[in-house]
Formats: sequence, C-alpha cells, structure tokens
Amino acid sequence: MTRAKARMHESRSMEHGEGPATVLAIGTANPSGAIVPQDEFADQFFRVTKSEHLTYLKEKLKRICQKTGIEKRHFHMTEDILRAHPEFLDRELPSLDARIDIVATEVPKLAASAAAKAIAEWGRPATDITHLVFCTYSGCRAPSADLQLASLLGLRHSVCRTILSLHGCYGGARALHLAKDLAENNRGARVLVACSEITLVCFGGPDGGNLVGHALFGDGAGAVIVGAGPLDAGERPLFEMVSATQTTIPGTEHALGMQVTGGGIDFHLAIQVPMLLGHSVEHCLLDAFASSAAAVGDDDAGDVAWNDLFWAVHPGGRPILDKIEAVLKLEPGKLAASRHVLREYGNMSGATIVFVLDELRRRRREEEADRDDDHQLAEWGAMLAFGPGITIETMVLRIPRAN
Ligand SMILES: CC(C)(COP(=O)(O)OP(=O)(O)OC[C@H]1O[C@@H](n2cnc3c(N)ncnc32)[C@H](O)[C@@H]1OP(=O)(O)O)[C@@H](O)C(=O)NCCC(=O)NCCSC(=O)CC(=O)O
Repeated sequence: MTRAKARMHESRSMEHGEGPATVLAIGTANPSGAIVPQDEFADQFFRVTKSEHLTYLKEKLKRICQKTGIEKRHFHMTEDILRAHPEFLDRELPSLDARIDIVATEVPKLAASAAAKAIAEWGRPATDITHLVFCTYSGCRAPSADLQLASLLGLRHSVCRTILSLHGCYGGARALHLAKDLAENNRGARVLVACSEITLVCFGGPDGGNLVGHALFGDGAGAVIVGAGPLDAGERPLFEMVSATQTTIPGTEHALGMQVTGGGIDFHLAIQVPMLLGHSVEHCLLDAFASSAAAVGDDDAGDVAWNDLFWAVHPGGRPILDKIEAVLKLEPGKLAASRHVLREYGNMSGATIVFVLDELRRRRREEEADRDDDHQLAEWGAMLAFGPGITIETMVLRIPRAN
C-alpha cells in the first residue's frame, strides 16, 4: 500500500465506530386514553361502532379475540374522540384529514415519552444525539413526526433525521438495522431510534374483512439509543448488534399490506401469513448467522443450535409465534418475552420489537440475579421482525458478558 493510500485508509478507519453497534438504552410508553381487556373488546367495539345488529360478525370477533393470546391493549382512541368524530365509524366517509390532525400531534408525543425514558437511562444529554430514525405508519405529513420529536426532546438543530413510513411491523427492526449502519459508519454517532404507532388512523366499523386487525393491533411507542465504540465511561451496552440482514419472500407482496384511503389506513392480513413465515424463517436465520460469522471473523459462529440462543421475535400474532417455535423446534419458554408483550399490549406494529427487547433484558436481569454459577445464560440471540413484502428483518445479537 502506498503511503497516501495508507493515510487515507487510516483516516477512513478514524471516521468509523469501533466494533459492532450496541443498544445502550431502551424506553417504552403507551397512551393513557383507554386500556381495553381483550375479553371485553368485542362487546365494546360493537357498542361504540353502533354495530350491535351485526351479531354474526360480533360472535366471530369474540372467537378471534379468544385466540389472539392477548389479554389487554392500550389505545389513544376514546369514546369522547369518537363522539367528536362520528365520521371515523364509516370508512366510506372522508376522515383521513381529521385522523391525521390527531396523530400528527399524538404520535410524536407518545414517542417523546418513550424516548425520554431511554435518554434518562442512557445518562447523557439529549443534545449528544447525532441521528434520529423515526418509524411510524402514521407519517402522512411533512415536516413530519421526526421533526416534532426532535423539538419536543430539545435535540440539536444539526441532528440528522430520517423517517421510515409504512414499513408496518418490521419498521422498528428496520430502524434498528439502519441505526446500526449509521453508528458503525460515523464515529461518535449516537442514534435515537423511535417507533410510535397509534391505531386511530386505522380505526373503523366492522366490515368482516378487517376483524383480525381490530382484534390484534394496539398503541405504543418504543425508543432505543444505539452507538458504537468508543463508549463513554457511563455507557453500558445492553445488546451488541452483530449483523443484520433483510429478506423478502418472493411472490408474497399481496399477503400483508397497508393502504392509505380517504377513510383511514386499511390493513390486509392474509390467513396464510403464519405458514409463509414458517417456510422462510430458518433460511433467514442461517443467512444472518453466516454473515455474523463473517462479521466476527469466526467460522464457528455460524454453527448455531437454535435452543442455545435467546430470542426477540416480533409477536405478529399467536400463530406466528407458534409456527416459528415449531419450525425451529424451540423449547417452551424461548419466545416468552414475545408472548408476554403480545399478552400485555397486542401487536403495536413497528414499536413492538422494542418492547420485546426491553422485556428480554428485564428477564435477563432477573435470571442473572437467580442463577447459580454453573448455569450459563445464552450469550447469542436472534431478533426477527416481519411486515409487508413479506419482508423479514433478522439481526444477530450478543449480550456482552458483563451484563
Ligand atoms: C386471528 C387469529 C387470532 C385466529 O387464531 P387461529 O388461527 O388459531 O384460530 P382459527 O383458525 O380458529 O381462526 C378463528 C377465526 O379467525 C379467522 N381468521 C384467522 N386468520 C385470519 C385472517 N388472517 N384473516 C381473516 N380471518 C382470519 C378464521 O377463518 C376463523 O374464522 P371462523 O371462526 O369464522 O371459522 C390468528 O390467526 C392470528 O393472530 N392471525 C393474525 C396473524 C397475522 O397475520 N399477523 C400479522 C400481523 S401484521 C404484522 O405483524 C406485520 C405488518 O402488518 O406489518
């Protein structure tokens, strides 16, 4: 290598972060509007949407609710909001503007609650954040929720903002993947990832085709601080983000989707989704672990027994978790963090994966406290999230030994 080339190489490496990016802090939040127990949801939903006469659909929604694995969900939507906006009940009436008026304020506010917790845990001032990656399916305006969040948190005017919209349930994982790339390629970068989802943009009366969506989705926000080395003395890595991959399952564009209409956002969830994911997931994991072996320069790192890992899987629905558990022959309890989040909050789309990571580290701390010296906790893990495409985001995670 010539001296000039060597100098260029050295200065390039000075521009990069050291080692893989790490998750440095996590925060979550839910709106204070309403908490609805799942066993009351069908009665309440048909009452507030004035659809009691549709008894067949109500019974069907009850059957669906019983099988979701959800116990309760949080919503911004209240009966007061519905009284003020009767147009939200009829998807044929124009209501998108009114919905966007509400979520344009509430989505960044909810994100700010989650982000404030993450920043407090991180321990550095919000002005040290260099990049913001915001994800939501409600981003229909510009300037958007990312700018509002930056101003609510008092971020620097020079913060580099990116908004990811309509990635659906893999949005949070996509944002984390992007944050990893940003942190590793910009020395000293501290990336705030914020995902905030409020179902008010999709709310509507029952029409038969959307019952599963009504039974599944809830509101929530998650925030994560991501940074690569060198770390500050007070910064403590929770998860190393070793490698990340994205795969689209060919020919499945129509299986999962979202569409913005004058009457709000419609979801489409094909009944085959759990089966399609089941067919593809092991392949994605093998690819991800092969790239992690390359990333850490250790050929053996690609040889994994799925039960030796910890798992952070987006709980898209109970049958999706069941299918992944069956295909990978996971021991009972391996998806406990995902099932817990589904039970307590439902599917909060892109924000859900942040809740799963938070729950995993909470469980990990309890296990650390309880374990005897001979019992080794899993060091390596896998994060999986999926959404329209069908797109699967996979990330190989590692918990540094000190944690
Ligand atoms: C709806 C369920 C709770 C039902 O549980 P089971 O499948 O175990 O029970 P079951 O087979 O008895 O089904 C109960 C009733 O629900 C109906 N049913 C099941 N899945 C359906 C679907 N996708 N669309 C419409 N109806 C559906 C069945 O026909 C049946 O109707 P009847 O009783 O009349 O016979 C579950 O299938 C589920 O959680 N599905 C959602 C999975 C999913 O697609 N998640 C992705 C979310 S989106 C996501 O995470 C990413 C993103 O969007 O970005």
